Amino acid sequence: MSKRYGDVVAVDDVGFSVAPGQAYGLLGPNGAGKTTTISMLVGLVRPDTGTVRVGGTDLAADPITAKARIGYVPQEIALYPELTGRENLRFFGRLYGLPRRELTGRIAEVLGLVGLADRADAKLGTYSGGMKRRINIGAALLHRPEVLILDEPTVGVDPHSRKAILDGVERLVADGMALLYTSHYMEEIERVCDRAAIIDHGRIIADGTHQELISLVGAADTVELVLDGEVDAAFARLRAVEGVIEAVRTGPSSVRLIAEGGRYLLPALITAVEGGATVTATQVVEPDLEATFLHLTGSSLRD
Ligand SMILES: Nc1ncnc2c1ncn2[C@@H]1O[C@H](COP(=O)(O)OP(=O)(O)OP(=O)(O)O)[C@@H](O)[C@H]1O
Repeated sequence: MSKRYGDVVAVDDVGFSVAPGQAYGLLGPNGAGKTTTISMLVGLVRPDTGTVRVGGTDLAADPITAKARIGYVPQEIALYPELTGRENLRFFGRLYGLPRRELTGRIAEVLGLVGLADRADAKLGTYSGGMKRRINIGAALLHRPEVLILDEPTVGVDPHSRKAILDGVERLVADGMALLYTSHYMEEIERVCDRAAIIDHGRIIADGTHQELISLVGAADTVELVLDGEVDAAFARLRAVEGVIEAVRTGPSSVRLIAEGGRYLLPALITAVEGGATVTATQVVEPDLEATFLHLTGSSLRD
């Protein structure tokens, strides 16, 4: 789908699908088009081209059915400071039209899920920013959505709440939720998401699993080995291992290798050394998603 604002192409032919029990990440710097993409997915912005399908239902053709399947947590929702956490959730539940009797049980369930059962009856004004964010997430879950969309859910959140959010999200996905997750934090995407798209200037410039994305850097790792035994002969055998691009001696018993996918090559390297020498220490310096991002976009995610 695409969306243009005047001369600005906010979203340029972005497409992906997320299956039940899967988590998909969107990574991109400010202004990349993440919020516009999400706004189209939840029916707040109409795409110029393209369609959104939620569980087989076309959002434009049947918005009520499609939207009922989505739980959306924007960065900010107005909550009522004079009401307790439980009362805030009750308010949102009524807004969604959930029956009163069903709501009491649902509220208890989501409070457990976001780890706030013990603070549910304190006024929201006494909550930390992270606890408020957890109430927002709870509110989006009350109507049992099949798809959960989280926009930067841990920004400005304390470590305790961050852990509660990530744990809760992982449990939801394990129970079959389809999750769309945006974050600046690579380690969260790595932990939570099965696949991710890197989006820049409104376009998906790469997508895939964590390993697929990282391999785009060129996948050359630096591997350092400390050897014991017949080091010269072992060194010669190491140079010949497929995938090794460069090999240098860095000391009487240490070598440094540049290798394609070096972290996956370790078993082969250790085997190559065998018969005369042993490996006594290894260190792999590997690229991460941050490096991939930098490589592809020339910009940092944390600006
Ligand atoms: N309503 C609008 N009118 C005009 N231009 C817009 C509008 N909404 C977004 N844009 C432009 O579209 C581009 C993408 O914006 P968008 O907010 O989707 O990016 P983002 O990746 O969500 O960034 P952020 O993380 O800062 O929210 C930007 O250049 C932005 O200025």
